[in-house]
Parts: sequence; C-alpha cells; structure tokens
Amino acid sequence: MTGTLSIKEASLYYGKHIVSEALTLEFNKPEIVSIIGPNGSGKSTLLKALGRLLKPAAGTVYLNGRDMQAMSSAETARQLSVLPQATQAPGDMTVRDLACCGRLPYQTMFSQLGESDRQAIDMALESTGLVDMQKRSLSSLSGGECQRAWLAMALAQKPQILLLDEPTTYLDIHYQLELMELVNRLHRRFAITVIMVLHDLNHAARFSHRLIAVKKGQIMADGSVQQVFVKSTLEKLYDVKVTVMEMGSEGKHYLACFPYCSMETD
Ligand SMILES: Nc1ncnc2c1ncn2[C@@H]1O[C@H](COP(=O)(O)OP(=O)(O)OP(=O)(O)O)[C@@H](O)[C@H]1O
Repeated sequence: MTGTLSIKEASLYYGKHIVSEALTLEFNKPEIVSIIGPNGSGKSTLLKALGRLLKPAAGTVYLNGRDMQAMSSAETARQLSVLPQATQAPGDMTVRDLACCGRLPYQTMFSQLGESDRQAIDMALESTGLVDMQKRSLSSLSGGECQRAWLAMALAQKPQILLLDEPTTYLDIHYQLELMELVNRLHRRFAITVIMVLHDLNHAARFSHRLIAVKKGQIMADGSVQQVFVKSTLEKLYDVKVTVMEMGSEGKHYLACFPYCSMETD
C-alpha cells in the first residue's frame, strides 16, 4: 500500500526562532523526492516535522490521512522511518542488533522477537547486502557500510515512507553512489516513498523524481527534475552562477550542475 504524507499550513519554530510559516506539501505516490537548498534554509527542520521529530507550532502533518500528533510514536514508526543526520549507536552493537531495533515499534513491553520480526530483519539485511556482515560490530564498519546498517534498521520497520537527512554526508563518491543506488532499489522493490535532504545537486537530479527547493524556510520550487533543475531556479536558490549541462555516457543521459561563481564575485 502506498503511504501518503502531507503537511498543511505548518509553522515550524524552535522556541521563538521562526524557520517556516504556512508550509504546505503533499506526498501521495511512491516516488523519490529530494529537498535541496542552502545551509540554514530549513530543510532538516521540514524533514523533522514530516517525521514527527518536531511538532509544528501551527498546522498539521497527516500520515495516511491521520493527524500525526494524534498517533503514538510506535504507530507512526510502523508506517514511516526517519534517519536523522549523523546517527550514532553504541560501537559494540552488531549490525543485526541495529536491524532488530527496527522492530521495536512492533513490540510490547515484555514481548520477544517473533517469526514475523525475524523475517523483517532478514529481509532488511538481505536487501541492504549485509547478511555476511550481520555479526560485525558497528565500530568495525566503514562509513558506507554503517549507513547501510542504519538503512537496514529503517527497513526492518517495514515503512511505506522513508525520510533521510543527508544520507551521503562523509561518504566518498563510491559509497555515495552505492548508497543512492541502494535507496533507488529499495524504492523500486518495496514501492517506498523516499523523501531526503541532499546537498549533492547532481545526485538529487539523477536519483529523484521530484525536487523541492527550500529557501529562507519557504518552498521556492516544487516539481519534476526537469522543472526545478534549471539554471534560473538554481541560481536564485543558492545565489550563485551555475551552468546546467546534459551529459551522456554509455547511452544514458544525466543532468549536472556546475556552480562557477558566487553572485558577490560577479
Ligand atoms: N535545535 C535548534 N534550535 C534552534 N534553532 C535551530 C535548531 N536547529 C536548527 N535551527 C535553526 O533553524 C534554521 C534552519 O535550520 P535547518 O537545520 O533546518 O537548516 P538546513 O537547511 O537543514 O541547513 P543545513 O543545510 O546547514 O543542514 C537555522 O537558522 C538553524 O540555525
């Protein structure tokens, strides 16, 4: 079943600090959506509100048609997984232990993992390519393997919607691509809606169906990659001069953006 998520007329504050007002967005089909925009523009704050990590000061977030604030955290977590930025777990925890944590929303206080939990954990480890590493401690993994372990935990929750905040930060280009390809495969295999904050514009253009551009807490553009990934929008979004190119390799075409100077040095 496709999960739906929407945020309606939401105001997002930290105490008195206003990040966004009157934010409205809908996610109602299984697609990969990237949120792009400059530092401090409110991307992570939006993702936190969508993931029930930040309560809107006004407005409502609906998950599968229900007001998320009226749902328990376990109920939310059975439909939606969130991987925040810079996640950390005890280093002596194994990969499988971490994947098991994804089943917590399905547990009662004294219950133990059952057959359906084990199946979900095995499926999560298999689809992230971690079966052979499941007994390894997290501290022994590379950055890319560790990100995959977190994804396995998120997948074990069996979410319809997956929220990722800068999942490729600190990864080299090999692991960045590996992770993006994995996210793409998971989206296709399980029809999961993926909403992620990405700083790498070329990954955003390549792996997303839809781009949401956020500036100063507001939605500056929202549409397909072809609509949003254009010179005028990217220049206005980041206050830089860019050239957007279409490049081909091995019969495939990719859009790429090359920022060549800031507006100040123009
Ligand atoms: N916990 C917090 N308490 C107070 N202000 C915060 C908090 N987290 C973020 N902010 C502020 O809210 C604004 C939006 O921050 P947010 O992290 O959403 O931006 P972002 O677009 O994700 O930035 P970046 O690309 O640098 O990660 C910024 O001005 C930031 O300083």
